[in-house]
Amino acid sequence: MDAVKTNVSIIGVPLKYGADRMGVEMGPDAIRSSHVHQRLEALGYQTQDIGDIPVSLQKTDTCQAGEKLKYLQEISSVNKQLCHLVADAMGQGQFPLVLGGDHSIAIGTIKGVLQHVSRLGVIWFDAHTDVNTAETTYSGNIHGMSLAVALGYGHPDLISIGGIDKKLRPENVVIIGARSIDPGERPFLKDKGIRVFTMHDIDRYGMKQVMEEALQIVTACTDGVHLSLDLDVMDPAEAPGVGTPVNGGLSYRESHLAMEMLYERGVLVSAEVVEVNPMFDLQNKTARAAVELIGSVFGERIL
Ligand SMILES: NC(=[NH2+])NCCC[C@H](N)C(=O)O
Ligand SMILES: [Mn+2]
Ligand SMILES: [Mn+2]
Repeated sequence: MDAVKTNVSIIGVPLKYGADRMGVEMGPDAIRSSHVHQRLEALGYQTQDIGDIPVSLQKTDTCQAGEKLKYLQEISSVNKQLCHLVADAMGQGQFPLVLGGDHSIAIGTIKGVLQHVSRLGVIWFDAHTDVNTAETTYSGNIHGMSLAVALGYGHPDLISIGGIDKKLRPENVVIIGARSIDPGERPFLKDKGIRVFTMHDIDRYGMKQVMEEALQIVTACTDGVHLSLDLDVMDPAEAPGVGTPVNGGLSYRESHLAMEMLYERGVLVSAEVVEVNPMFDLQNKTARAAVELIGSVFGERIL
């Protein structure tokens, strides 16, 4: 099955409210300016850019007494729109490629994909695991909660987006590259049985073996796979332009091998690239790395 479609629909989501540090709202433009369209067209895809979802510039802190989630209202409104746009693109037979923005946009992307693919596998590349809830979060930042929401755990305003019954099953999700897991996230991952391949696993077994196992998990009894790529999975030496960098990440080649193996498997139905923050970048290195990885996801090869 070659689930990668020939038409790619690019959706920009300049959302920053899920993260602490300013600048991630410039991610979609930095990725576009690094020639993502040309890269895909050179590979034979037709691209359609549906532009950016409008995000209000004015921060109105909607934290209510006793509630820990920062900017819940803005984030849920943007994710609702994103859910519709992703579902529409897929309804037209297109492959949605969502450019972030902070990682809270995974909520809208995944909820949109779930409208069409009910048994969805998710391969989540991240230094973090993003399974906090209001009970466990230290920061209150919703980008640290988006995977929990997609699994059906979190604030009612978020888990209801696209329908409360639309959610991932933990056995269809893998996380790769984790090296910063909050104490409250550990029992969540364990209780739900989510497979996490940490940097330790990658050091020990190599990316090839990790990807083989990960692909086995996300393709078992699923009808398609979504890629959620948080650029902070890469080592900060390769990708300095992220809001929450953590030392000891994926090398340039490990990241590409993972994306190449994902393409070879031919199971992807959607993808998102998030957390590129041009304010912290060095000579656009991170946005360029993002576009190069997108190239590998869509079939680019050295020879
Ligand atoms: N998508 C991300 N970069 N997430 C970082 C999350 C960091 C931390 N675990 C938190 O919940 O605040
Ligand atoms: Mn993340
Ligand atoms: Mn992260």
